[in-house]
Amino acid sequence: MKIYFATGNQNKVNEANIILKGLEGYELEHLKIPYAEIQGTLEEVSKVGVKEIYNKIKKPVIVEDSGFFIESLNGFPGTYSKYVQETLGNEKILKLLKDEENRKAYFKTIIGYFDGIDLKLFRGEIFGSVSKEIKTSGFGFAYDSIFIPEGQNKTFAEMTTKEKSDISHRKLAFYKFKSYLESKVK
Ligand SMILES: O=c1nc[nH]c2c1ncn2[C@H]1C[C@H](O)[C@@H](COP(=O)(O)OP(=O)(O)OP(=O)(O)O)O1
Ligand SMILES: [Mg+2]
Repeated sequence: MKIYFATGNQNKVNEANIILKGLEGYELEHLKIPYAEIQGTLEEVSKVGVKEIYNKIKKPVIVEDSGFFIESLNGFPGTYSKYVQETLGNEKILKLLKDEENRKAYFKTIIGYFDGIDLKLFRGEIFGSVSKEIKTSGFGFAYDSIFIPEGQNKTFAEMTTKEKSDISHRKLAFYKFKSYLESKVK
């Protein structure tokens, strides 16, 4: 059965395909149509967004809303992560944290699924810290070059997409989604 993934972000699709590898009975198809991202929590954006897309295509669909939350900045950029990445960027985020001891941060992902009957949300989070400088080996995207997952000594952007997808917030959320789909097939 085909499930449509409505996103404008190819990186998310690439990572989702790695995480869902081996899932039987379902195929994820990238749908490049935008949806209104209301001002609200990741959960609210996903709930409203997935219903909007379902009403357009009347087929099983997922959306994914993610955010990067920095503890010493009271959770900023959080639900504004996209806008802040595009307007400030990682250099300026590091400037905001220049003399800050508390480097704690986390990524959070919410996947919203709707098939006309079941509306489900799947959450993934990964905790870690903001690096003191931009560190990349050319992998990843957006905040990856300034985020070091707990227990690691590399940023997400220094890890291959496969290494990142073994531990990321997206891995946790899609893994829960995969378990839900497998339970439906039985
Ligand atoms: O794994 C990640 N590693 C680093 N940064 C990330 C990640 N996941 C999301 N992000 C960034 C991208 C965007 O700047 C913001 C989320 O915005 P978000 O609306 O979820 O993504 P998007 O607008 O790029 O795609 P979509 O069309 O699915 O809404 O945080
Ligand atoms: Mg977005």
